[in-house]
Amino acid sequence: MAGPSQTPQAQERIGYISRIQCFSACHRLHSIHLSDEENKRVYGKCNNPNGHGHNYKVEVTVRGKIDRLTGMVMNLTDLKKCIEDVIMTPLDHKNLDKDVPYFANVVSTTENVAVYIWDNMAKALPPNLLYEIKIHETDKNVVVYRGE
Ligand SMILES: Nc1nc2c(c(=O)[nH]1)N=C([C@H](O)[C@H](O)COP(=O)(O)OP(=O)(O)OP(=O)(O)O)CN2
Ligand SMILES: [Zn+2]
Repeated sequence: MAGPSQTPQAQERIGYISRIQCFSACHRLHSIHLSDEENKRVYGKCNNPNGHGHNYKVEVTVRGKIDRLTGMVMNLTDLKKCIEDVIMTPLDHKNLDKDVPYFANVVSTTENVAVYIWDNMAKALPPNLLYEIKIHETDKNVVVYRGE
């Protein structure tokens, strides 16, 4: 615990830093575990075989010690590179269900998109740094995943 005589630098501080990235993709909500009728009932218009698109906004947040020497939790330039590799290259301007093998058997709900991004971001970042993936699927629909 830092006492009054200690400088702020002597105390370990935890910071949260985020980077926002938008990507565009199309998809269809359809579960291979449900019949066509059940799919229609559960997903409604989002089960339309023609699919539909979203401009997703993803907020990637990392949590960690603010390094005393660098003043950073991590370099945001490195986070930008991870986001490029994990989000933009595989997902931007893609048909999630057809172009991303992960979604061949997994419904492309925003919850599952968040899990996909979490799992791959966790592999790309230093251990125990990833804190939260938040996805704005539309202006009104927002999903948060914290790896639980
Ligand atoms: N739990 C979830 N429910 C739904 C998801 C999802 O990912 N997780 N996704 C959809 C649809 O894909 C789509 O996002 C719904 O879009 P829409 O209804 O058009 O979006 P809004 O509610 O923002 O539109 P308004 O009609 O303007 O209200 C459905 N459910
Ligand atoms: Zn959708």
